[in-house]
Amino acid sequence: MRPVRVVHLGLGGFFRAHQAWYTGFDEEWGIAAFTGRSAGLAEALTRQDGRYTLVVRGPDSDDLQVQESVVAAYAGSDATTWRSLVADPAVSVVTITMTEAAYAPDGVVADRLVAGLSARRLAGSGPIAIVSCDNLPGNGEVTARVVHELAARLDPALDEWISAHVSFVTTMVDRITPKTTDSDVREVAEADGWADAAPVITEPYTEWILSGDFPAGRPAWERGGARFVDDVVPHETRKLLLLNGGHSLLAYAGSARGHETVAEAVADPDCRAWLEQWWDEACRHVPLPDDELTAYRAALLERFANPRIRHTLAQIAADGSQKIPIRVLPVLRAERADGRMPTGAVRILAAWIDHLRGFGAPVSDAGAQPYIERAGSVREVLSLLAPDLDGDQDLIAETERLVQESKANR
Ligand SMILES: NC(=O)c1ccc[n+]([C@@H]2O[C@H](COP(=O)([O-])OP(=O)(O)OC[C@H]3O[C@@H](n4cnc5c(N)ncnc54)[C@H](O)[C@@H]3O)[C@@H](O)[C@H]2O)c1
Ligand SMILES: O=P(O)(O)OC[C@@H](O)[C@@H](O)[C@H](O)[C@H](O)CO
Repeated sequence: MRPVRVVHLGLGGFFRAHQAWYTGFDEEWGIAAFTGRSAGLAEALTRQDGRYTLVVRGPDSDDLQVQESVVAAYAGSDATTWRSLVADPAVSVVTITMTEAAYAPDGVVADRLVAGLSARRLAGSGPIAIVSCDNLPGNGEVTARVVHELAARLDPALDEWISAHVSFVTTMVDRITPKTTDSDVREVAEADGWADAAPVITEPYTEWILSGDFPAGRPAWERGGARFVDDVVPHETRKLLLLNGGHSLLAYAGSARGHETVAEAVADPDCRAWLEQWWDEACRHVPLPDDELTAYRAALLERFANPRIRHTLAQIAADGSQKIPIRVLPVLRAERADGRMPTGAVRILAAWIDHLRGFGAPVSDAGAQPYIERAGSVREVLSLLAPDLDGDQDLIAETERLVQESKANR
């Protein structure tokens, strides 16, 4: 069996389609993975020795690949095992996929990492790399900030030890991975011939771009195509604005038109035109050559249109209060500063406000309540979301116009 040398926090679908898949190419490295809290998935994986089927689903066919890099799985509530594994000198890397919301100051990411790193320091186990794989700009820097803030408050000596021993790696991650459904489980069991309780469906496309140090070594992720660069920012900006921003547009505007999945929404000529309009605006703010952006847009359209990937708009719509500031506001601000009215970006904001008012996908967002209370007034939403923009009368008028347009289109 592979030795445990990576610990993962956030044992969900994406981790199993992405980081675990890349680690699968290096047999010297095994992963111990922790769920957020509950035990169900950890128990299911433990019953099958960590093995699961990754269904790589193209537009015409499936490629079933049994994955073996996860050698142990635990409930996130198992704090004792978490601390002892992060403290283990054989462990050199911690990867994370806990969603954007988990990086709040004092949130679950800071809490778990500080507990684990404190145990590592006491054990004298030496340096380690922390690799955030969540859709956050500068995810390494954000992780470092929340960890240092908490550690400094709890124990300044621990904070110093973290500065000297812990590397925070920044990454751009990309592979569309919808939530596994019960019918996926049944279908995979039939195709596989064994009762896999934890399969994952993903697309063929995958990307992982990383920047940072691995002071105690790392798996040979480049064998799966991972790229190590000096600066992730251009790549992360491309992905967050074009893919994730495009997703958010379809999630709110597409679901309000009755669509359930990304493929259905992108087949709707209006939604498709809105997507292109958003991409035209967003591309002005991605520091990459035009031909690279054109190729990425073409590939994205094919990926979004894959009818065999059932990626629900409701899944993407979740946690909008965390996602809109990252995926849409940078373009909105930059365009307004340049004196333009970016109707594509404003449409995402308007569609999100419509969603907060109860149209389209249901609201599933722990941070939504203050926005729901203000959703009747565009200005009040803006004063909470982006106070620097709440005096922009033209922006408010354009947002109101698009909210009305959306009402007329329903
Ligand atoms: N699914 C994708 O296509 C995809 C692609 C790129 C990046 N990502 C990143 O990965 C993250 C996870 O995606 P996923 O599809 O694996 O989701 P998922 O729901 O399958 O898994 C997320 C894991 O994090 C845990 N978690 C989430 N919020 C938590 C909280 N506040 N407290 C405790 N535990 C919490 C969950 O319990 C689960 O173990 C996304 O939010 C995103 O940042 C996902
Ligand atoms: O995973 P989230 O909730 O951050 O965002 C939903 C989707 O936009 C996202 O999961 C994409 O599918 C993914 O980022 C593709 O790589």
